[in-house]
Amino acid sequence: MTSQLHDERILILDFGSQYTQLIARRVREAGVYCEIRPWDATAESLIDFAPQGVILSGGPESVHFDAAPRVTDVVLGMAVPVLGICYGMQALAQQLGGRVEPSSHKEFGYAEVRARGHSRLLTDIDDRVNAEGHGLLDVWMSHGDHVAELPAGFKVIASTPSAPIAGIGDDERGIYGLQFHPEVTHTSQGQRVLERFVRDICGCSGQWTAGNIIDDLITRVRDTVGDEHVLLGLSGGVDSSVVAALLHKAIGDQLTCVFVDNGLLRLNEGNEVMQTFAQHMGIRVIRVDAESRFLDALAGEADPEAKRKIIGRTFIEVFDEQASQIDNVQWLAQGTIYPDVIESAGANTGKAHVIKSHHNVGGLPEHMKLKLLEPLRELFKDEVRRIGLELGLPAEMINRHPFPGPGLGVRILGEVHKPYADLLRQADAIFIEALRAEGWYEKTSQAFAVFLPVKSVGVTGDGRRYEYVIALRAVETVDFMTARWAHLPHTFLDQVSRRIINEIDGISRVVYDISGKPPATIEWE
Ligand SMILES: Nc1ncnc2c1ncn2[C@@H]1O[C@H](COP(=O)(O)OP(=O)(O)OP(=O)(O)O)[C@@H](O)[C@H]1O
Ligand SMILES: O=c1[nH]c(=O)c2[nH+]cn([C@@H]3O[C@H](COP(=O)(O)O)[C@@H](O)[C@H]3O)c2[nH]1
Ligand SMILES: NC(=O)CC[C@H](N)C(=O)O
Ligand SMILES: [Mg+2]
Repeated sequence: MTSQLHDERILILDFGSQYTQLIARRVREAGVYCEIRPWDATAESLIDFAPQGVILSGGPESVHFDAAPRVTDVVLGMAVPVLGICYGMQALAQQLGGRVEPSSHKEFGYAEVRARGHSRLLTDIDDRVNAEGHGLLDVWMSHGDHVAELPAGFKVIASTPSAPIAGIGDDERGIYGLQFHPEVTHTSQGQRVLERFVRDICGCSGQWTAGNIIDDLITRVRDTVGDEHVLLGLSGGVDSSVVAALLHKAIGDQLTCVFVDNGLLRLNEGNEVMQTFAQHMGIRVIRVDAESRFLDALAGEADPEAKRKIIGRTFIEVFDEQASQIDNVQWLAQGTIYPDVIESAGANTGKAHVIKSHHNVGGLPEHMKLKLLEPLRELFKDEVRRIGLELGLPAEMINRHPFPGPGLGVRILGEVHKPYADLLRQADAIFIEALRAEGWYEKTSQAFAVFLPVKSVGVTGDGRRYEYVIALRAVETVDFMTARWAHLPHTFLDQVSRRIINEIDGISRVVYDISGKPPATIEWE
């Protein structure tokens, strides 16, 4: 927290909601910087953060459990506005002397809420007005408990037939609670409600815009780096490309990019990256051919987590070697973004399960020679994309689907072999080309082929074929935390399947992955 742009900030305390990240993205969209901390973060860290306001997320627990998460006294003692959402409201209500009960009618999904009592939070925010002049809001609910009795000093600010206390407020102290979720898009006025809270009630002016963020990042990078040299791991993906453009602008010649061809890239990826950056943007990029090094390191390893760790470690070895060949390199820059950090937080605090170690965060070795420079560490993907466009990167680069650093290494199930990677590259290229040609690339968030090392029998031209299987994966998602499998047309899948089997000798069968996240993940390993 070193810059003026961070002077205005909102603290979001996470009580385990599926939507905590959405709250943060919405607050950012309102032009205000915010950070997410666990509900039981230490008092010092919260006081140190010194927010202008606090939002308490929803959560799966019930306030009646003995060990139920609590709103720490520090938050209530800060004398700044507080907004509790769902569990956050229930916890506030109970701790401030109200009562929370299990409902006989659980509410999941759409509800029509009546705004009442002219609170500062909801006044003049409505979807329609009823005959008595009360504002009505279309909202989204997801709860089993409800507030049955108000704490002292509060009034009801919203109600539904099954939850008469669907919102509470104390305008004087600036403490509010909403049983519904303003952060989800199904709550049509949700953005306005959150904006009302962070701008009008907390008094933040909304400086967090792409232009301001860039100026701020440039100043901070210059202050941090001084006259030292920076090595950037450039993958050609959205995040590291934006870092390249940003650092080029901030420190010019003090930047060298290293693009590692680890043998696990998509077809022609290497040439495309070199063309865009080295030729068109005049950025210094070293291409390191490390295919055999990565494949040798992976040889015989079938375990997904072990493979991820090997890949992460080998990346760092390559970066270290390159750094030692350039004068005065002290920094390793990476395109790490906020969701990478949040997802890995579980791994650091031991609170959440480690689902998989993303190579650039959880996969880093303990001892590193270079200091890490991660200018996008506080930003969400949509913010990174906006900044990239503002910095002049081509839209087609900014709108690329993400590609994980371990690449085909986690899309070839089990042991990685070069012939498998070659087959997978061809199948993936056919799939992506077809998606682009049929207008589906933009409509999906991420799509790729997966190599299954099992053989199945086929018949082609009266001959028997006994070859491998390719799975196609395409998902729609906003934040990659949850995803829906893309409902691609059957005719389209048919066309892709036939092309893959006809054009690639080593493949005898194609299947389509119809698993959501959760319960599956986007990548297969
Ligand atoms: N082949 C590579 N060569 C050099 N660095 C890489 C390579 N692959 C990944 N990295 C480094 O690891 C970081 C994380 O990878 P990640 O895939 O999350 O981001 P990205 O490739 O920049 O963007 P995207 O999420 O759009 O793919 C990158 O930002 C980059 O610094
Ligand atoms: O840079 C990365 N390094 C990794 O190790 C990694 N693992 C998964 N991903 C990407 O993260 C998103 C969510 O993936 P999962 O649902 O498979 O966890 C998807 O977009 C995945 O492609 C990674 N990106
Ligand atoms: N979404 C939530 O925060 C739910 C809160 C609480 N677990 C309930 O069922 O009421
Ligand atoms: Mg990538």
